Amino acid sequence: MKTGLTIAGSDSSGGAGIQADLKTFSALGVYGMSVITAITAQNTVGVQAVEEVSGNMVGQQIDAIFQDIPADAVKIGMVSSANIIQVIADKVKQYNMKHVVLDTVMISKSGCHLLKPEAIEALKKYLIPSAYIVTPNIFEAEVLTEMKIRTIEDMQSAARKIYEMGVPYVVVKGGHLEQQDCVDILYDGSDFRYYSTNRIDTKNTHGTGCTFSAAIASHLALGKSVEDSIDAAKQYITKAIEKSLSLGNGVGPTHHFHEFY
Ligand SMILES: Nc1ncnc2c1ncn2[C@@H]1O[C@H](COP(=O)(O)OP(=O)(O)O)[C@@H](O)[C@H]1O
Ligand SMILES: Cc1ncc(COP(=O)(O)OP(=O)(O)O)c(N)n1
Repeated sequence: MKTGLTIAGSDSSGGAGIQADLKTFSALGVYGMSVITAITAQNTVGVQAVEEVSGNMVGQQIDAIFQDIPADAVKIGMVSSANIIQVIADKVKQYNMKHVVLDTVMISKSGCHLLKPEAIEALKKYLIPSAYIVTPNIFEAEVLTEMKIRTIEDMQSAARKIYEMGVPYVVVKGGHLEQQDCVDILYDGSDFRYYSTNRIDTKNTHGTGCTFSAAIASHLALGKSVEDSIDAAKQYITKAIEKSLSLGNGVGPTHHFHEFY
């Protein structure tokens, strides 16, 4: 069986973070493993509290996995601090981790900082260059590149700048671009590919970025190419949003169907 590892934060409401990633791995037929970087007290309305796990404990979780079970793909989500970033970047090198998909989580939809602002430089310097694919949303791409993004052309410029940070593949997600279609773009250093769907009219989009990046990692683990993995992940997230759940009083979660594989 193919294996996937998520290195991310816990979302107590189960819609984002580690929980979304493991549900995605499972739905796509990949054996899921986890390294927890932080615990959030969170629901569909917001994030009430965050407690970080120590860098040492993050490192020990990674050691426990890689000294026993190899991972066919690794998804990295909420990393919280510069210290944790440094530990993860060192471990990616030490274990020569393959198919590392970095979702550059910064702020939750409800506005909570899941990455300390002072850790952004460490993310750019250490973690982005150690990833295989990075998947920033519009806001994150703006922060990483210090530019405003309003059009597909802006997304392309941002992708070029992020590529220059030393990562082979950049996916800029267009879920937050103000236009009818949801267009994500892939840049590999020479060409662009476009992944487009109609925008689904729903408020229930909690965990979309987590689910999408975990689905990319799952398909890489299963042996697909980068282009096909993103295509399959786009189909997965689109169905998961179409069937999203009106749970709770705020932004409800995506739905994970085992019928996908
Ligand atoms: N309302 C929507 N309808 C269809 N696809 C969407 C919608 N919102 C987001 N997506 C897709 O979900 C994925 C996650 O994107 P996005 O929401 O931008 O990320 P994040 O959760 O990190 O902010 C992307 O493939 C994006 O195009
Ligand atoms: C623990 C944790 N990690 C990541 C997120 C962000 O999830 P994302 O899919 O980017 O979007 P929202 O959950 O903010 O809708 C999170 N909330 N919690």
